[in-house]
Amino acid sequence: MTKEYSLNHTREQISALDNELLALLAKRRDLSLDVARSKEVDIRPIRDTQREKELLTRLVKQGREQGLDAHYVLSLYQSIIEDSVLNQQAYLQGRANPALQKQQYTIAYLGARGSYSYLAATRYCERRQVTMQDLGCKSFDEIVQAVESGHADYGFLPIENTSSGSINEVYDVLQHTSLSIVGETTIEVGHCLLAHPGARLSQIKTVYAHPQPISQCSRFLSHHPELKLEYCSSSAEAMEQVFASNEMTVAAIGSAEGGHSIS
Ligand SMILES: C=C(O[C@@H]1C=C(C(=O)O)C=C[C@H]1O)C(=O)O
Repeated sequence: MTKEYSLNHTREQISALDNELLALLAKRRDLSLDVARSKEVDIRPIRDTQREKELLTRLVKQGREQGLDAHYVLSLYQSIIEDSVLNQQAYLQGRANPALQKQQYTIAYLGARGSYSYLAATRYCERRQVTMQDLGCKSFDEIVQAVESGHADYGFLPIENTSSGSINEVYDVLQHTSLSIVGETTIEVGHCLLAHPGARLSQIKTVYAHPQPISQCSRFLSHHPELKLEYCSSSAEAMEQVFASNEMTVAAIGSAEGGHSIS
């Protein structure tokens, strides 16, 4: 058996297992809708934290016996259960409001289409089968005011990130409002240096960015002291500055997805 054949053969086995895993996940999802139907009849809440606790304890123990790391099993099943709960919610909402298959909410967030807050809000709404009417704001204060005044149904605020920690400005804003946190989500932040097509890193002289991405990219920026930083109120604004300029010497820090949405 050649090395190449052996690798291909093993990969085929892995792919076959992945297909089985997906089919099992889809089956589990269907069963959770059966559970939702029975909860609808018995008038029971969707979330059953006791059942979740028992399930996770048993799975972590069984996983350990099979050599699987406890954190791995836990995070895997937390995602699976989240999906199951979201599906049940969407199903029951659809049943309660058959005419309104998709609810529509106005969501206030920092920046404009393409900002990280916009991407997070979009994904949050998609997962919950909610149609988002987006209301871009210039500051965290403006987001809170939009909700307090009734211009928006919900506000989306970044609380913390794993590389630069808590976003203190947001904690300050939260201290001066009676609004409550009703949901949360996490997104992976992958920064890119976005410039005009054909521009090379060696040509870039000015980088537009929000202070958060600047702090998150401090290591990269410390290797490029020649870059002049221009602070912006959001990543979306940074990208717009570059988009509006004809210069090949300007770049913005933002997400690849955001860059696509703006170009
Ligand atoms: C499926 C259920 O609904 C929810 C989802 C669970 C799951 O996906 O395992 C467990 C408990 C509930 O929070 C259930 O109650 O069994």
